Parts: sequence; C-alpha cells; structure tokens
Amino acid sequence: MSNHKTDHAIKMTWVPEASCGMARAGHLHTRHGTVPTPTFMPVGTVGTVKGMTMDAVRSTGAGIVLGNTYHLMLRPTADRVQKLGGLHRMMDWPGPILTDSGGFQVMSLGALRKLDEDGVTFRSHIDGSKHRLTPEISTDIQFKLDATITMAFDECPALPATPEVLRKSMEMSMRWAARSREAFVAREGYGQFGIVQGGTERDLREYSIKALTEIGFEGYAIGGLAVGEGQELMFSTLDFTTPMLPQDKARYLMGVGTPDDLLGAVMRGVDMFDCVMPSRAGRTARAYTERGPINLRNARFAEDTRTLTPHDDTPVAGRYSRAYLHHLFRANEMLGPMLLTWHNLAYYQRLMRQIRAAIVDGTLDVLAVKLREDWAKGDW
Ligand SMILES: CNc1nc2cc3nc(NC)[nH]c3cc2c(=O)[nH]1
Repeated sequence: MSNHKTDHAIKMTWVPEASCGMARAGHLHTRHGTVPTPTFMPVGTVGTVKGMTMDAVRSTGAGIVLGNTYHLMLRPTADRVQKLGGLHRMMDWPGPILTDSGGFQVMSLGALRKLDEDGVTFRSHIDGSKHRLTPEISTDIQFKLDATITMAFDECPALPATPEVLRKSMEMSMRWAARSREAFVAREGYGQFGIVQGGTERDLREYSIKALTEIGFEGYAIGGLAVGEGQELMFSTLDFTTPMLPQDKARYLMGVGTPDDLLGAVMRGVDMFDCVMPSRAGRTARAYTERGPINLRNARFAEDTRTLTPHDDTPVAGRYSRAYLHHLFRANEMLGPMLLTWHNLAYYQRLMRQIRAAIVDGTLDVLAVKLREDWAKGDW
C-alpha cells in the first residue's frame, strides 16, 4: 500500500559503497546533508547533547544526532520548537537529525500510563501533567521538530515475553506503522523509518518486515532489542533479521550499544546506531578507550600523567592527563563530564571510522580480531 503523499517527493536514499561479509559501507543522502554509514548518532535528548556544544559534537566527526520526542513534547513543547525554527535552528545543528517517536520513553519514563489500540496516555515525569501520544500525534510532533528522519510510532515490549504477547504487541505496532506513514508529510530529502518488532522470534520478525515493506519506508529500524536480552540473543536475532530487510535501505538498531555491540552489529548488516552510553558514561567518570572502559574516579589515576588514548585527534585526547580528569571528577567540577563526554563521543566516532574503512578495504575480520584483543587486554 503506497501512500499518495509520499509518491512525488524525492525521498531520502541510502546508497551502498562497499560490503565485507554482511557488513556494509554506504552514504545516507538527506535534506540536511550526506552521512557516511555505518554511523553512530549521539543522543541529543532535549535538544542538546548533554555537556557538549554542537561545535564539539561536530569536531568528533558525528554526522547525525538524535532528539527525543517524549522529552521535547513535554519541554519546551513541539509548538515552541517550531516557533523557534525547528530543532536545526534552535540547537544550531544544520546536519541531519533523527527523532524517535516517543513510545519507548513513555513506557520507561512516563508515569501512570494507559495503553490502548489508539495510542498511549501518560503523565509527565516533570510536572505530572497529562499527555497523549498516538501514531498521528507523534508524527505531527516530529514534523514540528523538523526531524530529517521521523520514526514510526511503535510499542517496544519488555523482554522476556511469551511469543503470544510479542505477536499481539508487534501486530499493534504494525497497525500503528501504517497510521504513522499515513500521517507522514513527505518533503524532499526527508524520510520516515518503520520499526521492526517481534522480540527474538523469527516468524514474528518476518511478519513484521513483510508488513513494513508493504507500507514502504525510507529506512528500517530494528526495535525490541537492547532491552535486557543480552548480547548473544541480540546477535542471534540480528543473524536472521537483517538478511530479511531490503538491501537498498538503511538499517538502524535502536539503543545500541557498547563498542563490542557496535562491531558485532555492523558485522551483521546494521548501518545506524544510537546509544546514551558514551555520553552518560562521560558524566559518570567512565572513559571508553582502545583497552576497554576505565573508571577515572579510581585512586590509581590520581598521579597518572598519561592521556586517555594515544590518539590526539580531539581537543581532549592529546591534552589532558588522567590525573587531571580524576581530580575534576573528585572535585565535582563541570569540566570533568564535559571533557570526558567529548572524549567518549570522539572514541565512538573514531571506532566507526575505523570499522567503515575496514569494510571498504575488505579487512573488517582482521580489525575485529585486533579490536577485541585490545579491549580484552585492559588498561595500559
Ligand atoms: C521509538 N521506538 C523505539 N525505540 C526504542 C529505543 C530503544 N532503546 C533500547 N535500548 C537502550 N532498545 C530500544 C528499542 C526501541 C524500540 O523498539 N522502539
């Protein structure tokens, strides 16, 4: 079922460049610029990547950032963001912005939620005010935010769940996907992604992909994972899910993940990621490095004059000692979370660039062995 409103617009496209096994390298062409994939999207929850100016975000090499519908609809509200010229103008980020559709965060943050066939009613975690999200309302909010990529409104069931619960939830999300597509206003270079559901069940994932590809979207997200199932079950689900997705459209694995998750998911055919880990870790003194994560509050760093990483490709990496960062966190200084968020996001972007380059020259398997060896070695 194609949708008249989306036929005429020149949609957003994903163009393949190279592949290595199941892994792909390509470019996502949008109204707000072209992004090399695989790509990691820093999370800009309420119109800010916490602790970072957008110049700092850009300096890490990030190409596209994520905004949260749930948070933005509560504060400053979609109408106000629209009045301020949309997210791009308001946060001074001219590049692509993907907004999620809010359902996942309603279920994890909202209070007193009531879910029905039409949508979800909930109270704000900020002031207890009552709000409603439906496929139509969510799509309209994302339009007002001027999202480059709009996400379909779905339900992400908690795992573990019985196949029957997963089937009912997925079928409702597919009905919501059709309503989301109907409500989507096509504009040149903008796109909407459907979200595949079905938990870890192969038949349900197949049904969901069939439903979504019949509706037709500019890209496809894999939802319903990274909800506590563990890496092994996430990877085994990807093993049979990504091959069933269209080859010529971007695949986005929602809410993932650690550096090892990213590597494994790219090797299973995923192109796009978002995760709060690098930025949240930056606020809690957890530094991601080539030798795995380290906790900078630990006393062993008090006089460690080494930098966090041998790379010196960001204003942080080559300039500040672990001892200084340790001091900033012990002193609860603002600069601690700022510098470490910057470092972590730069580490994630550098990792994605390394992975992408290895796909292009066909050496991803070699890189994967090297990365996993180094992560396992632990700190220098
Ligand atoms: C916006 N819709 C939507 N968001 C999600 C965000 C997630 N974030 C995680 N782990 C941190 N899993 C997720 C699944 C979904 C999902 O199934 N749907």
